[in-house]
Amino acid sequence: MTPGIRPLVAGNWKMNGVSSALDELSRIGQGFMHGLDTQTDALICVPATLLSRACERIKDTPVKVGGQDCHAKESGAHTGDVSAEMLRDAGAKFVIVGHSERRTDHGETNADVKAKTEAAWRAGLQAVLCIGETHEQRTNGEALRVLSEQLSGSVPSSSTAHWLIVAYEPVWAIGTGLTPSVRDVEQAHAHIRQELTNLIGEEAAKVRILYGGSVKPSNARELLGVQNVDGALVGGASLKAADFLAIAEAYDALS
Ligand SMILES: O=C[C@H](O)COP(=O)(O)O
Repeated sequence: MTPGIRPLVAGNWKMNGVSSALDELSRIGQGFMHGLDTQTDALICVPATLLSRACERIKDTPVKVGGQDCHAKESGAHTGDVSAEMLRDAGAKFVIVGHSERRTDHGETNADVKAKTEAAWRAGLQAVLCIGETHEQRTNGEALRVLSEQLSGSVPSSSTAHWLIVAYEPVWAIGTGLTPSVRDVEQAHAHIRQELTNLIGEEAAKVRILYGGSVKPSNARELLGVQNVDGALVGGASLKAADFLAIAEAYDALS
């Protein structure tokens, strides 16, 4: 955590969830309404098909709803794509950009991610910009260099702490049950903070830097207690209200 920064615990449902999943979302909303001490902000990024109904379900709770990707353009002949404006129209307040699954499955480059980040802001959405090294890059000692490259290629120079959130997600930790050591997380997050400072100056001190990759109730306290870790981006464990709330509780306990 970083003194003065309000943490964010964000869920990414990925390509999971039909109407019945909204009951789980309601439980998350209720948990933040009644159970938790809520020293943290909460966000769930649902599939685009659920956005409107998700917003309706948790409109009276502190939990925000976001999208998982957006097209860089506002509208046009891009079959199957969704613009940031469409996400906002459906009720989103945030959008994930540059997730490694987008980079791998759709060949998204750092330049694409930068354009999507700017598209998010154009629509009034806060961007959760994901970066992270592969297992091979870490093994070859290239992790920090890769993070620098991703940041310099994708973070707009006009970024502010309100509009930009960075998520460090080692690709090899996503959905695998593997996590980096506390020391490696600390080193990566300190490096990201420094690189952000080089790119956007003093504003970097206030940018939230989330950790993502196999965050569970059992490891949340250890991972989220690391310096410069200002929250989590949670995949699998965000699909179960009890697990997501337990992760948020772990952060509350640290605050
Ligand atoms: O966006 C979320 C991440 O990819 C982490 O997913 P995971 O918690 O299932 O490892």
